[in-house]
Amino acid sequence: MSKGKVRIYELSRELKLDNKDILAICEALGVAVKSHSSTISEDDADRIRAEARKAGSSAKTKIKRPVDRPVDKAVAPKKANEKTKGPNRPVRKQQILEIRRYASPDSQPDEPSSEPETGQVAANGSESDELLSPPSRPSRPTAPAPVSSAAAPASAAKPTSRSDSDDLTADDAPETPYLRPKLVQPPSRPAKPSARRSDDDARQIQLPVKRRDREEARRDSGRDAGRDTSEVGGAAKPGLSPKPSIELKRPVSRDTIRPSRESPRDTDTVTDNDDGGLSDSGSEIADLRRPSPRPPKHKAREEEDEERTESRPKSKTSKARRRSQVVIDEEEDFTDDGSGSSAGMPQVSLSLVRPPKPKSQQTQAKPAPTAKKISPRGSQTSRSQRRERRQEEEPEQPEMIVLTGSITVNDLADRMATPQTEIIKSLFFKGIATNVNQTLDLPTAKMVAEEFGIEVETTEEESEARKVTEMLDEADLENLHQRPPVVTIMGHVDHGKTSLLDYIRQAKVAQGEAGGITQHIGAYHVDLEQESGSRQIVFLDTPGHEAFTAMRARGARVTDIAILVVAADDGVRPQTIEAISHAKAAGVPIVVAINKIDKETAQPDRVKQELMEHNLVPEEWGGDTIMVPVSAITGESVDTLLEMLLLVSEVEDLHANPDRLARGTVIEAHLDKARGPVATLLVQNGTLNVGDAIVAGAVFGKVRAMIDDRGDRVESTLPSFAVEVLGLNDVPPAGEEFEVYADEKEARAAADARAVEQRQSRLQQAMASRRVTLNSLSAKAQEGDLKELNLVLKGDVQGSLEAILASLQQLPQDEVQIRVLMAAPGEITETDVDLAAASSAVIIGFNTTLAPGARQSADRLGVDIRDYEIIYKLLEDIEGAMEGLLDPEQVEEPLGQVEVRAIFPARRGTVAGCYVLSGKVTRNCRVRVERGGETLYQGNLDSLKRMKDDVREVNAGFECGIAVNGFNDWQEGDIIDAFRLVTKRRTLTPA
Ligand SMILES: Nc1nc2c(ncn2[C@@H]2O[C@H](COP(=O)(O)OP(=O)(O)OP(=O)(O)O)[C@@H](O)[C@H]2O)c(=O)[nH]1
Repeated sequence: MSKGKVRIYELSRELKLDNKDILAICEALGVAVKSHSSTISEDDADRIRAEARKAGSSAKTKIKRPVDRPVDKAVAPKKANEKTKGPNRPVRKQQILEIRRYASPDSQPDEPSSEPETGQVAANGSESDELLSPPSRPSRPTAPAPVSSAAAPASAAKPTSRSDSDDLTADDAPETPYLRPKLVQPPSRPAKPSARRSDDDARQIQLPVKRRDREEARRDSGRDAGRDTSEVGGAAKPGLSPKPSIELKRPVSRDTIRPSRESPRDTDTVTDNDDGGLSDSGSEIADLRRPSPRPPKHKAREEEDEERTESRPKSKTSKARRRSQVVIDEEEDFTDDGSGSSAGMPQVSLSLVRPPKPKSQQTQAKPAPTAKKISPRGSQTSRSQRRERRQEEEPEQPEMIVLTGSITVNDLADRMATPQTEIIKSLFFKGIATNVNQTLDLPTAKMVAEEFGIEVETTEEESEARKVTEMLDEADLENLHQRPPVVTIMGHVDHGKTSLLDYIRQAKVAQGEAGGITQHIGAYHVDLEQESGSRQIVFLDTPGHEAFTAMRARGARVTDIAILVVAADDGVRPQTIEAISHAKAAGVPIVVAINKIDKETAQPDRVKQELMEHNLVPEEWGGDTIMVPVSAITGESVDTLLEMLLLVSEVEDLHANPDRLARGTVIEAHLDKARGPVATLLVQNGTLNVGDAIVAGAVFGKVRAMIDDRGDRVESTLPSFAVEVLGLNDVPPAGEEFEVYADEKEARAAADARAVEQRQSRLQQAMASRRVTLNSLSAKAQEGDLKELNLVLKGDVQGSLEAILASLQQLPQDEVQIRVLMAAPGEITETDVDLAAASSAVIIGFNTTLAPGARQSADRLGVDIRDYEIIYKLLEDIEGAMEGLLDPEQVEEPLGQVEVRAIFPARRGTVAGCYVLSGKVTRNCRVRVERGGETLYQGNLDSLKRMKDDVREVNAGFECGIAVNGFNDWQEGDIIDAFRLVTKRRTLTPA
């Protein structure tokens, strides 16, 4: 029952009244109800309660009258007299009508005699249904009357109910054949569901009465009179007592069933009598319900029922009966109500005729066995229940989730509150076959979530330059030692970064570089002698060219102080600003070196002013940024700069614990032909020793040898120092953190686990991107305007490759797509050539060499291998190659202008007599005819004549005759633009 709603039968139980009483009160109070199973509001219930209390037990009796009276009238004149005192006459009429309708051959003679009106109905015979229904309607208005007529004595009702019951019991056995058709009362059953119409209600109320009337009539005829009387005697009082439905109905039915096992029908009727005395309506139905195997409270009944069933002959009929009982059992309203039903046969028909039960009731129907028996309905119900339950259980999909990194399909499904299968399906359609335990990298997970309409917030989008963890554990705090600052030099290209470091190191690094550009990170340390002793500063030489943005960012990740080199003669440039952003993002202090002050054009103050626009205010101007004007060539003020660096490092309070296993960052790594993988590692905490088991990402290694920045072999490396490490089993990616493990096995396992994870992630990513690319490309390919340039990229070091890849991404790829099939450090091998040959790729080598046999293989397979030492050249060539793939475009090239001065009719159309104003006009050139600024025609010039001769071209200042197929509408003054179409090679960036 829904909240705030009360069923009539619940109320009747509560008030220990009969359903009919409550229905009568409802009518009296004008509460619209249809049956005992109808629901009413709590307010109406209160009103009814109040009314019931007010009326008291006597009122209850009176309330019963409207229903009882007709029965009395019909069957026993004595009772009818009593009822005539009450105001409920119209009800009697209905009841009589019904009696007629259901009259058995036995009862027919009685019924007509009981009420004159019935005569008409009886005459109609089979139409009794239609005839019965209408009269039942008018009965309603009269129903309230009994409530108000409190004067009716309780005793009047009591005998009535008793006699009803008696009749039922008495005539049961002999009358069965006739009762069957009667009890199949369609109108009475539809009345049960609360959704039925009001006339159905009327029938429902009347049905038991009719029956009673009939039974009474039979009893009057003398059948089983003694038994009736005895049973009624027991049931009559409780029937009028205020607790029929709860206390008496069920227990009594059980008791009454037992003694009458031999005669099931009798049993039923006895039960009816008991109930009937209480609620004279529907005692038969009440009986049907009792055997219900479902509700636990009815267990005892079930047992009895089983017994009873066993006692009956096991026939098809009994089976059917049982089946029908099961169905009926579902309808709790009937059961609880205790309103009529009788022996087995009628039950069958009742169940068949019964209208579909309201959902709310269906869901109350319980135990599995019953559900099985009534499979169609039961399965539907359970299915819908399951669906509802599932819906309730399914958590709502979030609008937004936060992802911090790789995540398994399972976890993602949980976060998204989405079935795993849905996610797997979605990935499958993208060409990624996964299972629930597979790990998705962040971009893939994000893509999936977004496809399901869930926003994704990632915490990974922080600047790459953000300073990595301090690399210090709590345990280190007790053993901290000061460490040298790690300084990154940043700045715009050619502002003198390398020169400055070179001066500091007293070595000429810049001169040895190809193209004069620093192409990969170097890490160097310098010793500074101070009064307090020797101090060190470690420099990371990061290049300033924009192609190396990623590398510079990585430099800032491990740096403690940033030196911003700004050329005094050039000022703040784009990469200067970019460097400031990186340093600020990393949260490292900036020391500005205003370089090239030895130059005449140097304007250090202008540089300071420009820097102020970027919130770097010099100390001398009241700010907190140290700015030192220096010259990398003359060395002027370089010492001051170094002092400032030490000063800042002291303020920064840089410490590490050298007495622990090392950890730090891979600055650079490459594959050396002779030495194998070589990695430049910056130790950020602990001490790195030869023989250490090291793990960098998925790369495992045992430190075989260490070479410091001066080319010396060292046995151990302290915090803040960088060394080249040999002994790794692969080239670790630059920027990867490394860690030394105490146990080699453990280190290997950690590396292996990461390798598996990375491989999966990479595969998925590759498949996803390829799929996406193919998808997006296919459309363009169909249009014929898509080209691909496949590349195999080999470089000296990882950093160079990243720089090249970043630069390639900058190239416009709307029409020509660059696909880098492979980018790896190392020399170009035959395998690379095979890959390139298989995919029509070009091999790009950067600062690398060819392995033996690679050149021959490339020649044989027709693979193009390009070597580069300077990134500019590489990019230029790739751009050229991409442009070469572009379809050439046709461009108009103007020839001259011609004016029409006369028109001559010709054999075919007209000829324009023209004068060439400028340039020239040629045969078969393209022409555009213009008049008043409007283009009238565009096409080919078909005939060009001078005098009467065909000519190839006519120059400015001469007259000519022009004919154009398809245009004859010449007018004097028309201008003809002569031009030709030329094919031009296109560039990637439109001019
Ligand atoms: N006059 C003068 N020239 C300098 C000074 N510093 C550098 N240069 C010159 O400027 C040019 C570029 O110097 P680099 O040190 O290669 O500049 P960079 O910033 O390292 O350049 P990239 O490595 O390409 O980023 C070289 O020709 C240097 O000789 C200086 O203090 N004074």
